[in-house]
Amino acid sequence: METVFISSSLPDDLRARLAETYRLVDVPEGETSNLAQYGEPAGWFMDGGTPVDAAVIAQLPSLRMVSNHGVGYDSVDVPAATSANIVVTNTPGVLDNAVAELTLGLILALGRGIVTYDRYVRDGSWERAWPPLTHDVHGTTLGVVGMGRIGRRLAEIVAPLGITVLYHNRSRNPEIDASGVAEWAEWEDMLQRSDFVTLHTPLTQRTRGFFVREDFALMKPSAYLINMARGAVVNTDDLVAALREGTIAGAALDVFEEEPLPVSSPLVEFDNVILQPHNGSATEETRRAMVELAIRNLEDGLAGRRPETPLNWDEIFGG
Ligand SMILES: O=C(O)C(=O)[C@@H](O)[C@H](O)[C@H](O)CO
Repeated sequence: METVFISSSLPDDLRARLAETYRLVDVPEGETSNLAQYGEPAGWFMDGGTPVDAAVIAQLPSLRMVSNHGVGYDSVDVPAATSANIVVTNTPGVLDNAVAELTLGLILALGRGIVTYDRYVRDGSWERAWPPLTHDVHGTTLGVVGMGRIGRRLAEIVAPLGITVLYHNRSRNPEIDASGVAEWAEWEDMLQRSDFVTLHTPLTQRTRGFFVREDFALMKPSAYLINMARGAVVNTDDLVAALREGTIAGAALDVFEEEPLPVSSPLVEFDNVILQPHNGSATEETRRAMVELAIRNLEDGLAGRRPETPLNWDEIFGG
């Protein structure tokens, strides 16, 4: 029976199914040293909390398959895995709805002050005065940074609200242009025209810390930033400065450079910031669908079949 390392949450029934075929070994999330103590794995079922870099790969010569439970795979060094003929997969598509719907929820919460006014009622402020008016969200402009599957689903679900969607990627997305769900805009133009700017770009060497002070300065002072991607795509010090200086109206953050976010973080002090605990895909239904896809990928990859959502199969086995 081949060994499979487990470093991500796995519902009992699906674990039992996997255990019929593989010897499952739990490896603590984030463990990167002395991995041989856990055995010689053929596969690894993991998520973003587990770094799989060249040093980790070098410890595991038997490893053939890394199945990432998540669409973002910034914790895996895919080129290093490819050089070691290790197949890597992720779980795109099955979480698009969940992430898009939370993003919409945050747009409405920011625009209509839902969290702020919940506090306003609870702290007795309403007993003293009616709150200031907010602004309509319908008729506003949303700028999507990283228009992929999630960005597209978001554009589709905000359209009935009469929200204009602009997008900016490294290159235009002809499918999106043809669909009309969103309009391409140059970087500066998108930041200057948007009432809400939402980040859905993967974390790569190019996008790490790419949203900086100059970008906040291009945004409207009445605009909001939403980060559903990875905390590290934004320069957090510049974000804190933009919030302190009133360069932007507020933010909604689902991801952070350090997770869980320490309550000592300066981000916690802002009333005009909504904080979420990396909840984008955190629903029973969506996480189940993600696990099921990750397991199918693992089983296919270990059986030498092309998985459903591979990241480097063609590089290893030829297209
Ligand atoms: O899919 C992603 O990229 C996510 O960020 C989340 O859906 C995952 O739950 C998270 O990666 C698990 O660590």
